[in-house]
Amino acid sequence: MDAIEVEGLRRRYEAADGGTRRGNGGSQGGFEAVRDVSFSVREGEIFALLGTNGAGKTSTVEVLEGLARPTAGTVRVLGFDPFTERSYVRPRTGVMLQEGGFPSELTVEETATMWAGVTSEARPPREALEIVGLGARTQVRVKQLSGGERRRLDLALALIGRPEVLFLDEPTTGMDPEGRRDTAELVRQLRAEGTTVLLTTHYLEEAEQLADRLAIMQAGRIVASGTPEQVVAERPSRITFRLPPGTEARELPLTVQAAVEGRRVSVRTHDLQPVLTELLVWAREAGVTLENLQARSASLEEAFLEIAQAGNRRDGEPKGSKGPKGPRRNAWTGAKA
Ligand SMILES: Nc1ncnc2c1ncn2[C@@H]1O[C@H](COP(=O)(O)OP(=O)(O)OP(=O)(O)O)[C@@H](O)[C@H]1O
Repeated sequence: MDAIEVEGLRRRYEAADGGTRRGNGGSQGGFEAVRDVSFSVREGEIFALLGTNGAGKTSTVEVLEGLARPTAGTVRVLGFDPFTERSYVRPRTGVMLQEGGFPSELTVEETATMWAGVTSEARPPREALEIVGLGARTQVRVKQLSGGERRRLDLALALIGRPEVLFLDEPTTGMDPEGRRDTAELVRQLRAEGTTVLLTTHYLEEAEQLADRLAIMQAGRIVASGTPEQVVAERPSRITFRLPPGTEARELPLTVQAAVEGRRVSVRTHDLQPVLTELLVWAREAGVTLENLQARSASLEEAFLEIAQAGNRRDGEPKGSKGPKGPRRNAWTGAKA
């Protein structure tokens, strides 16, 4: 069964919300941040929503969390409408927001205890803190935590209600490599226990390693989706080497479509093995060595950058350009702070 179903989702910020951009997303004024997005997440799956800044990830996830009503389309979490049937959905989901907004004078343990107090069937606060590696920091005030430790606390609070569906909005931002690795391990462990995880992240390597499936958003739309392998497979592989001394680029085999910059040759191809073979046979017959030879499939990062750049060329917008935006949400109320 699908734990999350999104069908034809649209979300428009009206001019009154601060969305004053015209001519981008319709003629009625306001700004359409999510434009006909559809995807589903199976029970027990880790699904990553990727995209450049302002692509519409948070605007989508907020609807799934029941914090905002869709302008059009339907959304179901565990079979319910998260906005109109919030009371059925909320106790079974965990939400880790981009900024917790917790009272910074409280200690870590007091914060977790307070959160457990408003959560049904909560884990013991200490257990949640141990899970995220804050067991030794329980008496520290929230304001004294590092950025990465705060993210761990946010995660502990999201886990306190033993959620069936967990929303993680950029969970590892600000964490050191160890924190990122621990979080990835924890997310895998949660999946093994049957938890469904929807995650947004800017760390593409993390998404590549963690996600069962993913979708890349660009200007409010999904522009690529599938398993990480499927998304990457659509992109060309790359062969690079240095042009051997005494040879010219025009001497390279004709089937090898190469870009040459100085002596550095770069070949992009969807047929890595035959093109590489041809190149190696040519080098052997010419009696030359291809220095610094590297051949590799595209990474998710390369696929992502290519998709983002193509989108920017289409939109005529620089990378990361954003519309007007309200402040981040407050975890206590779920409202824009
Ligand atoms: N309250 C708001 N009023 C008007 N526009 C908004 C509002 N909130 C977000 N937007 C705009 O909607 C678009 C999508 O924003 P959103 O936060 O969903 O993107 P994102 O993909 O989560 O970005 P990031 O990676 O930076 O978190 C952006 O252009 C943003 O400026």
